[in-house]
Amino acid sequence: QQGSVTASPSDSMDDSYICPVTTGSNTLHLDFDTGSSDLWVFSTDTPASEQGSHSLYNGEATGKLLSGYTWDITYEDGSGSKGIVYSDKVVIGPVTATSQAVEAATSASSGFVSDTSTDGLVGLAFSSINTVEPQQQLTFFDNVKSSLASPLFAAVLKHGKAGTYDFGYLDSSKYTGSIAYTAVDNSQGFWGFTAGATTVGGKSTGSVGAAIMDTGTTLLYLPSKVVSAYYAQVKGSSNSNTYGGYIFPCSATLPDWNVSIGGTTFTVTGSYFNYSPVSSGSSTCYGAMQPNSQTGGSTVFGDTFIKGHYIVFDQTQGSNSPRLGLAKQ
Ligand SMILES: COc1ccc(CN)cc1O
Repeated sequence: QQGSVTASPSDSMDDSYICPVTTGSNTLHLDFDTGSSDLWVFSTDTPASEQGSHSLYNGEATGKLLSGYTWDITYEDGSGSKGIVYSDKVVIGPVTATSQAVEAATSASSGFVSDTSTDGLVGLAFSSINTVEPQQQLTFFDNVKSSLASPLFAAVLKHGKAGTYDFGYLDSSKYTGSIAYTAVDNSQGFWGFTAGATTVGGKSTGSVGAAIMDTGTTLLYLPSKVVSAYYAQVKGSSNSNTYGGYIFPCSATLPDWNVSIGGTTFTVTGSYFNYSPVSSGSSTCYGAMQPNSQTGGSTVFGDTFIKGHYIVFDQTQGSNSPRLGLAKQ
């Protein structure tokens, strides 16, 4: 099997990208997250006080309860959820997992409850970091990859408009040039890779090093040396204690940022680094590139980098030799 599902920005800031997923017989809008490995959903097992206006998975109606199984996840930003586990059919585009662990939330943090755009997450990192106990469960990709035409999926996310996630095939109409491949270190359960030299305005701004490719993180978090060298080229920028990161006048001209990965140079267009005004109507804007001190020291290539690129999460060389493919859209 193979196929594509639409990935739409959850809001005007491209905070996240959500896709329609059928869990049992209900269609929910889920955030595909290559930085985690639990497929969890708001459900009829979620307290009514926390269901908000979410679409709900009904495990009692269509699933098989995995008796005594539980899950509990906390994300880098401190948000989280926990609950119980069913096995059920999950359909993404034309791709079906017949017995997917569907993790029904019995509680979720306030950010998820109030984020009406997102009914849960589809974890697409490695199953080694799935949180289900007493028996760890497989991700959607791990469940379907042997049935896919090719064991890979591609993220084709766009700024301010719908893109896709494609499972099982490469679509040459969705990228330009050739795909540059780079080895993945999955020892921590992530799509880890090494990024190299960076430049801004033709000037070297240092090397990045170990990083993870994470569709479930909004911004681009880099070593402080690289970040300070970037904002040195942004008039009026500063690293604000008040706002907890780099800010600049919303009218500032933001330069493009270039990074070498797999022997090829990739560019994030400058305007993508304007995340949003620090508060509604403000003329001060918050940067979409921030130091990795905000992410516990981890360098994270989030949606700010991913959108505008064609990123392949690839196990065609075997599950013990995962790799990332990158191309320009
Ligand atoms: C919508 O909120 C979230 C989405 C994805 C993650 C995982 N990176 C954490 C969140 O708090």
